[in-house]
Amino acid sequence: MQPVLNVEDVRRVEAALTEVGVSVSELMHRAGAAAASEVARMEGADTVTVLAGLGNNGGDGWVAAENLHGKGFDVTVVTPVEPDDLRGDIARVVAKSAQDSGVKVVVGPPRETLDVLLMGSDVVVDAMLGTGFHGEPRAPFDIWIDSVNASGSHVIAVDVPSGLSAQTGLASGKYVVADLTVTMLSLKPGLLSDRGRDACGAIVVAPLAEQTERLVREADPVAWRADLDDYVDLLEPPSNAVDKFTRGSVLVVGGSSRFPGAPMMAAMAAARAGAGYVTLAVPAQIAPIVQSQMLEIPVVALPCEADGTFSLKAADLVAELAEKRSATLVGPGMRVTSGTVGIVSTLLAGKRPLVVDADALNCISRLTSNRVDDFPELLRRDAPLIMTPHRMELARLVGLQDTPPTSLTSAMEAARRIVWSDGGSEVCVVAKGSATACVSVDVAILPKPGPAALATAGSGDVLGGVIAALLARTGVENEDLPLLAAMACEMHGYAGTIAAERYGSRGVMARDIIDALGLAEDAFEEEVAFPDAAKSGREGRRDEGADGKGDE
Ligand SMILES: NC(=O)C1=CN([C@@H]2O[C@H](COP(=O)(O)OP(=O)(O)OC[C@H]3O[C@@H](n4cnc5c(N)ncnc54)[C@H](OP(=O)(O)O)[C@@H]3O)[C@@H](O)[C@H]2O)[C@@H](O)CC1
Ligand SMILES: Nc1ncnc2c1ncn2[C@@H]1O[C@H](COP(=O)(O)OP(=O)(O)O)[C@@H](O)[C@H]1O
Ligand SMILES: [K+]
Repeated sequence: MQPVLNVEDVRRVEAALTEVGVSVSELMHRAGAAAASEVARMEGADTVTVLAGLGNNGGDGWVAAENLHGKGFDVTVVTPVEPDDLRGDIARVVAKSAQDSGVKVVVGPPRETLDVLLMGSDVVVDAMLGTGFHGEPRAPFDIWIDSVNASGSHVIAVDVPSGLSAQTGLASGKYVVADLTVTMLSLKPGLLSDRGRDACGAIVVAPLAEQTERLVREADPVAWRADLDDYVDLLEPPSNAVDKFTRGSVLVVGGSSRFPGAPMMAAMAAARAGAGYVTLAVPAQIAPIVQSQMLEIPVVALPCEADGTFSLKAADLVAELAEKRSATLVGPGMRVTSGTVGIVSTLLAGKRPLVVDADALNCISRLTSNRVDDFPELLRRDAPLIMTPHRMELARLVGLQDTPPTSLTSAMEAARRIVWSDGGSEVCVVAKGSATACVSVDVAILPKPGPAALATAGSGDVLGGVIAALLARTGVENEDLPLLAAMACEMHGYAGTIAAERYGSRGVMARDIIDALGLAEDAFEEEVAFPDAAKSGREGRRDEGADGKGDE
């Protein structure tokens, strides 16, 4: 797994490095060299333009320029001011050194000149704005960013694509869309989430010093990015000595006359994800229509109200069914009523592994008046509990419904409030979004996100079914729940990729993700078992770049 550090913690590591004798100037030289070596690796590249900003990110760019000039590249640096006029001492020194070495320097060019220069460059190095960036890019960088993105040249971003917040992954104005980002010391959350996924391209981490790995670990990473080989221990060895029950039994509880489809999708997803026996419990009013759609999955009709939602009488029956299953998923399509709130609290009090999704999460919000973190007794149980909120459901759980999390880091903070209030390793919150975090008291794991094709109604129901199936199939320790959930997210993502190949990136519906799950799991397991084969020869489904373009 690769550590992900908040930007303020990266600065602490930088300070710690200076304390062990690696100066900021030395770090800048190594950062520039790291960026230069990525340029030099590009086959056929000859003409390079470096866009340098006014701070240390610009400093890295000047170092890279001098380094590449020394290697024989045709290098031009574009800068808003003369090297002599740079305010930062270290950046000024490296800029003057680059200029003295013979690097061409263009100061504050008009847009047309810049456009011609960038279009004629094999590689553009973006060293305008780094981790010191805040707000919206001001002139001239706003215009330079446009010019970079219009150039069609190969773009390598230094540390972070300019205009992107390395912390939040948000961009309030223009931002560079890079092919590759060389980031210093460690991954940062914004590179892996939200706009970061569009902006970074592949990501290379440059450690810059041998002490970095230790110092980064000591800086308490905010999350860990999972690599394929992290999942090896979770895979079960294939065996023929199984029957449908030993392959895991899943109960799905959900549905209402308004939403009969959601629990059906969750149940089918659980079956496609390898659970041997899936049972679906729905309100009696919709049971006949649901059963007519389900050939393999028995449907249990439970007491319901006239409006087609579960009645309170269903709670004990659900608890009885759940006792006999390896895992239960509750929530898809079931609405928030006194009946469904009763079912959720009865299941929470039970002793079997439980996945709480969709309206069952909203039931918990109702039960706790949007303060689940003030009612940890509700979650206090020994058996695994995996909650799968998207950002709005997460916000409702912790009283942020008026200001829901807008970034991966704020979603992780909200998820942490929940798991820390309980304090036990048996609770895991899967904070879903375009980037997802699987958070427990021990760790936050970031699975590699799937394609945007997953952003389709019902996709979350499918994920709930996959998580329930994996929970039912594999008897993991509580400490491994975040990794198990992350693996489910990755399989969901693989299925999204396969479905997008079949139906087009905009054509995928949740049912297509379900149908692709079995093949997705096989492909995923093969790539975990034989990562080298997946990388060479065959196209791996899990490209390692942030945007799926290359190696991290
Ligand atoms: N961590 C490490 O170990 C290492 C870090 N290193 C490198 O240092 C970088 C961080 O450097 P940094 O702190 O100097 O900040 P940086 O990103 O250059 O930006 C500051 C400049 O941008 C300006 N500016 C800000 N917002 C703006 C806006 N909206 N629009 C326009 N301008 C704006 C700001 O102006 P001000 O706000 O002060 O007016 C100031 O002039 C880091 O990303 C990495 O590349 C390596 O060298 C060594 C190892
Ligand atoms: N842009 C995206 N890229 C990758 N995955 C996404 C994206 N948007 C959503 N997802 C994933 O799709 C699923 C959507 O879940 P959810 O919002 O609960 O959908 P629904 O309620 O319609 O079932 C989550 O697993 C989420 O991580
Ligand atoms: K940059």
